[in-house]
Amino acid sequence: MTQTIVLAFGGNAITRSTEKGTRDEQWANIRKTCAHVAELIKQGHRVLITHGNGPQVGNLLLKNELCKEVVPPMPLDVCVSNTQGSLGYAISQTLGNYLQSIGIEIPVVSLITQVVVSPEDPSFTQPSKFIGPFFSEVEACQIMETKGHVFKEDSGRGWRRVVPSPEPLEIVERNMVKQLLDTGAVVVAAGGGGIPVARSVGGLVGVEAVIDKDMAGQLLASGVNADAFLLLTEVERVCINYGKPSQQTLASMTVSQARQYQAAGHFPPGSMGPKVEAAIRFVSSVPGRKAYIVSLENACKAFTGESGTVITAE
Ligand SMILES: Nc1ncnc2c1ncn2[C@@H]1O[C@H](COP(=O)(O)OP(=O)(O)O)[C@@H](O)[C@H]1O
Ligand SMILES: NC(=O)OP(=O)(O)O
Repeated sequence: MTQTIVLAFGGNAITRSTEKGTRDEQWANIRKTCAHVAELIKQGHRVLITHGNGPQVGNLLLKNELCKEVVPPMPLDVCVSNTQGSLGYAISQTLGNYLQSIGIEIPVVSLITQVVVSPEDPSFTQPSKFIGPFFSEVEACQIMETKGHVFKEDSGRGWRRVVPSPEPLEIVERNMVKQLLDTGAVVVAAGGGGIPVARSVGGLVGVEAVIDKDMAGQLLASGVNADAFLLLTEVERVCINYGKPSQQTLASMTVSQARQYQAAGHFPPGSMGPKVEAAIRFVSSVPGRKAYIVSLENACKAFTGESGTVITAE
């Protein structure tokens, strides 16, 4: 049976924590996903892709800063749009070439997507979205003192800059996303969580933030009434006691189990927290829906239970 499947690629899955984030590294990581996406297309499913941009947008801000005396720096919403464009380009071309190489003539279209947020969102005073490279604690403290940026520890991987990550309220181009999917195209939308915008008397206006792509992906997935939502990241499965000697991987979670683990603090903000929350929201709203959190390499194995964590309403 044809299903509508939404895939969310993590920014950290496109630039791994051990990599510098060169063009070749990013494209090679995207290339690794093509066979899995193609498999879903071969099975006749409609595929909508979204992706993160945390490492990439943080690197772009660093670049901005390094040459600010010569080239005017751009605000964060513009940097998000830059990474939405460059990663959308990488996915469109890499996946398009792969599909063509196996005889599938389906266009892969990336859509510039704006996402409405509230300027009153509490995240503007409590930044939680990790962006850019990892630093040691000493380096992070130095940067915090000299530049006033906020840094936090990211899941045992090092210290990273954090920026506001408001709740996505509405996908401005949602009708276009549906129409493009209906043409049979593979659609890439709300990249980097979407470009954050607020409604004002004069119309939409950019907001300096980075929306979590898992939360925006949930809005997309619910908006197109998807059957399945796959959150693709670096780890193979969700864990409890992550990174501790008592760590345990989870092959499945019901919403009530996920809520209990959430309340016990197993899913930190800015990393696994939003993935689990997005999965819960997706499966809670319509019976029968399934969300999967799985590594990029094992995307298809999630459907057979060989890999990943499946989240269901009951
Ligand atoms: N309970 C947990 N189970 C699995 N991974 C976790 C958990 N808590 C934190 N993590 C970390 O969260 C990461 C996923 O978040 P992140 O890197 O922000 O995702 P993305 O791939 O979307 O960029 C994992 O790679 C892992 O390092
Ligand atoms: N925007 C966003 O959620 O990026 P990551 O997937 O890199 O965290």
